Amino acid sequence: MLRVTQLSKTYGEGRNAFQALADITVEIGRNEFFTIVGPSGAGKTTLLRCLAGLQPPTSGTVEFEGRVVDGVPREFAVVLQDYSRSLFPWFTVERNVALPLRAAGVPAAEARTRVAEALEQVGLTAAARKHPWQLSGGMQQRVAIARAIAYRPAVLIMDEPFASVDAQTRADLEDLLLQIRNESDMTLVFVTHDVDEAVYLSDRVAVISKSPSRITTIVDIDLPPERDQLSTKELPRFSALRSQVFAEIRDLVRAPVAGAGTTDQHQPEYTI
Ligand SMILES: Nc1ncnc2c1ncn2[C@@H]1O[C@H](COP(=O)(O)OP(=O)(O)OP(=O)(O)O)[C@@H](O)[C@H]1O
Repeated sequence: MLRVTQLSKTYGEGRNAFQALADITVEIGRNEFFTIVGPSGAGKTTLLRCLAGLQPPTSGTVEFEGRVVDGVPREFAVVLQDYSRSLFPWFTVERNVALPLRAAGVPAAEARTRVAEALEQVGLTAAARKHPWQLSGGMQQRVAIARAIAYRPAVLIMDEPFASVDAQTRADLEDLLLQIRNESDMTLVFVTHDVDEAVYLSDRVAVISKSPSRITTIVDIDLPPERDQLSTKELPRFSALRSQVFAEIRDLVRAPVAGAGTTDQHQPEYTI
């Protein structure tokens, strides 16, 4: 469904040029839950933005169902890290969630139903008539998630969408994504810093290196398809996969930075 071919991204020019991504090639299938993990600053957001058509690659291509992506396809929804900037402060929560539906020409009655359902799914029914600035950061993030869910995209791209919600809400939202994925043929491309979350949610986890970023490993998550927050995480196979992904990232964080000529003692710690 999504094909990335020899994708590279360089920011700036000349002496200020910085190559963030190098030669990324990967295919992501329909209905797949594909997660990208890697050290801080590796280029995960850059890769997602290129995948989503939010910024052009310097070279290489992204294709969606055989068409080159050169802007955000209407079949995509994107939930960025900076969720608060994606909400319109002068519109109510329900209006914010309804906006893409109205733009896509969904009839008003159906749009109202979808908005109400999505707000219920993220636990925000009571906040429907509030404005984003009246909500906490975690609630605003859930509004952005509700908007994406209500849109029912073919491809949902999410950049650390649960970073500022509490643990129980995070678990509930993770399960909501799995449920939606199982009930539709939605494809999910997801970035997280949380290795447990990556293993729990995904069909495959891609580990990317930094400076410049390449896919170093893709781990097949061969857990039973029905996931459960308690029983899945108690499986010996879950622990083995978690350790494998964690070790891959730890090795990257400890490895010398390419081109630096010396081991960088001040690499950021990777936390789980
Ligand atoms: N607009 C930009 N101009 C110049 N450099 C940029 C720009 N955006 C990102 N970078 C650089 O590209 C590299 C990758 O950044 P990116 O945000 O994609 O990493 P990340 O893996 O998502 O980081 P984090 O895990 O901290 O969210 C970083 O070194 C960053 O400084």
